[in-house]
Amino acid sequence: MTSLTQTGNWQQLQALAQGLNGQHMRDWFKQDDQRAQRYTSQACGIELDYSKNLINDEILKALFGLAETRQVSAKRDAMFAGEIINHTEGRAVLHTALRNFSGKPVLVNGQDVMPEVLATQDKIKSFVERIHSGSHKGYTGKAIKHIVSIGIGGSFLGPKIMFEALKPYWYQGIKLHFVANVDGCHIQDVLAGLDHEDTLIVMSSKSFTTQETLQNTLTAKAWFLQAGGTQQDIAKHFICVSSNIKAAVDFGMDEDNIFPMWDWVGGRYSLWSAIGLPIALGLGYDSYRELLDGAYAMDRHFVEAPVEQNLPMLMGLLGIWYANFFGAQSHVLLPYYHYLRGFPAYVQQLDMESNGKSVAGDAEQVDYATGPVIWGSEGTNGQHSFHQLIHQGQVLIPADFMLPLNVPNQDNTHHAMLASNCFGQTQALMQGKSYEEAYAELEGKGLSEEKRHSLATHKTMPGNKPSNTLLFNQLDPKTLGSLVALYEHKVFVQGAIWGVNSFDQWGVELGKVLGNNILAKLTDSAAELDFDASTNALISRFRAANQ
Ligand SMILES: O=P(O)(O)OC[C@H]1O[C@H](O)[C@H](O)[C@@H](O)[C@@H]1O
Repeated sequence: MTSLTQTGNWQQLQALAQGLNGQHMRDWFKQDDQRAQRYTSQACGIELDYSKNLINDEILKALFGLAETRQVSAKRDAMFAGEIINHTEGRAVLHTALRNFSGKPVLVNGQDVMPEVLATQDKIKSFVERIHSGSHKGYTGKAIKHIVSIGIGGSFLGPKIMFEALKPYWYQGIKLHFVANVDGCHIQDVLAGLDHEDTLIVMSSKSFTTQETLQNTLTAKAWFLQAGGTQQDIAKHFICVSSNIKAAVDFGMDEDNIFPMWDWVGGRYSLWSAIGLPIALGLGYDSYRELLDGAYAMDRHFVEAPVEQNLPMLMGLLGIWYANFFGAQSHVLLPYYHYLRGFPAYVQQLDMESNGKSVAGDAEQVDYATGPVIWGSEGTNGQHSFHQLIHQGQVLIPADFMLPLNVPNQDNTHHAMLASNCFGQTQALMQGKSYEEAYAELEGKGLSEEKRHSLATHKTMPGNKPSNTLLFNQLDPKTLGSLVALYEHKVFVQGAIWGVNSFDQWGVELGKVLGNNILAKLTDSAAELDFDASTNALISRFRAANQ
């Protein structure tokens, strides 16, 4: 494949970006009263208004051309078909099989994975029913009231953030707690408030080798035993989700208590596997199933919708437009919904771990920007802090605003204020405030000409800042499933265009290895330090403080 920057589409897009100099979105809206309508698309209950972007039909056509040249659709089909597209790890990428309700087989190396997927979903269903009905009891006969989910990365963010986002749908009578960090403060705080007799520990680790999760589970086990439980009682209080069944059994997990997953499920795509068990426990199986249904609906849309209406394609291509032709190094996510406040952190792992790469194809060092920094937090809070830089700073930060039109049991006054702020921000970013407008506002304030000019200059806002607005009627489980899958596929589209492998994470792996090497030296004060001088000094300081 020709290097990306040498393609005709790339060069055309470069010229189109330069051609926008001096143009303003504000004028485009004035000239075209159909702009919002033309640049709005919807699928799976999600409406995407992308009219406040630096685009016109010609630019969109060029972006669609780029997607075609980079064979995004063919790569997508290869993923869905179970081909080994994660070539550096020799694995298929099949989170979509986990929500495949088509009744059709999905083959990996000639083997249909669906029977195992469906059997695991049945296992989740019956386990949730046993916990909720109280038929699964703790060792002293108490029903389970608390679930402590232990896991990190994808084995933490998905379950925690999706559970939080669905607060109006929580199953009453079960409380969920999440522990990720190996910092002992976390697990200590969580366990301190719990009764071991009515607590279930769900340990989630695809690899069953992750230091944080292993240690936190050992600590929970010690807590359980210390509180009066015995080794035989553990099976009633500890279950796990892993693809490494042998390691789980060696660790002492009862084989019946292991929920399987497979190497073709990436960590950051794993909430659809049994890693989502805590969500099912916290919501009930039916709502959990709706979450999967929503993701399946978005999968179908991604595969079937023409590129002009295809939400993941549109969002992916818009991201490419800004990252590669406007130098945007970050992308901000702004959910205007308190329960969705964790979503930026979720997409942060999804996007940055997937496309934070600099090698394309087999071994080509790229000469273009790849995955941006993903960040953000709930609106309206950010408006009173970091939005300032988005409005008037020197860097271009494309934004995704998200808003549910209805929220169950919500006070209308609050909700209207929330919505007005969300829309007001997208408007302000788009139209800005001209020098003339700022100058006129200062009329009659008794300012000298010099002062008036100076203030008007400071109050001028360039506008022309791009944003998407995603609206949904209500953030129910199905819509949330679709929203998450939308971002998964957006990331896929971008990875396909950049030519990177979106499904490995060698940088993260290195961190794990180095951390373990250092741990061995930290705990053995006699061990010779043979790292670089800075690392040696840090270790010595730690040893001295912990003698
Ligand atoms: O589920 P585990 O094997 O414990 O892995 C937990 C996490 O580990 C690493 O940091 C990976 O980069 C993540 O993608 C993964 O989710």
